[in-house]
Amino acid sequence: MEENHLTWHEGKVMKHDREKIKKHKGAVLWFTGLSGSGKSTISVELEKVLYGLNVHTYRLDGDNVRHGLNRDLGFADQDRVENIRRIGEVSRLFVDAGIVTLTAFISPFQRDRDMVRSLFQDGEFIEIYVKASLEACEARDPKGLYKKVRKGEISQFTGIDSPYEAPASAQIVVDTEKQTVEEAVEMIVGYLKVNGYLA
Ligand SMILES: Nc1ncnc2c1ncn2[C@@H]1O[C@H](COP(=O)(O)OS(=O)(=O)O)[C@@H](OP(=O)(O)O)[C@H]1O
Ligand SMILES: Nc1ncnc2c1ncn2[C@@H]1O[C@H](COP(=O)(O)OP(=O)(O)O)[C@@H](O)[C@H]1O
Repeated sequence: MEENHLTWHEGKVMKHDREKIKKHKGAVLWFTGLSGSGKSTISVELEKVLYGLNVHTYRLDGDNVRHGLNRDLGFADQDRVENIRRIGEVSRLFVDAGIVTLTAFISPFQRDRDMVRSLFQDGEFIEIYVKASLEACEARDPKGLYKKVRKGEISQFTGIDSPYEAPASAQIVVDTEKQTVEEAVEMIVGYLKVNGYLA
């Protein structure tokens, strides 16, 4: 491979300095689950609660990523791999800024989620599996996408004709067929408190 002639320029203000100002650690809360499982709904409500606790957050989801940075990507496996790679790198920058970053992407492949985890220091990557059966997601169909899939208008749809690999060892599992949004949020906030993420 050709040498790239790049030099890392070390700053004088470090992540722990930024965290000191914010009075909490940076981390990524990585939501994964089928379309309609509840990733967006829970992350939006969680962010509101964290804001109330004076936590500096930022949420990455389809609206600000697939419409902008990743507008060139579709839903073929390789596009999903690249989607998650870029989101992982962006999340790393946000966490380096000391921000509690919430990501809400299907992120269907275990290997890609593991790769993203490897970008972070121990404890900075918190994987949250938003669990709901395909049947439940299809019954909810909040955007009418499953209906379109069944009519043959969308292909390569996760859970139908594109795979979803459920996490083997997520830090948190919320079951949205059994837990309400409020219960899921409470569970995640509880995890953050018990594990020292919040001041
Ligand atoms: N083919 C196909 N498969 C899955 N999802 C589809 C597809 N086409 C469009 N959509 C809409 O795009 C959202 C998923 O984008 P992601 O970036 O989260 O997907 S991935 O992580 O790259 O797999 C997903 O959003 P959520 O419903 O919030 O999960 C859908 O609204
Ligand atoms: N316990 C629950 N947790 C999260 N969402 C739920 C729950 N019960 C029902 N829903 C509904 O399911 C849908 C989930 O959609 P959304 O949050 O967009 O999912 P995703 O981001 O995973 O595609 C919403 O219409 C939401 O109101």
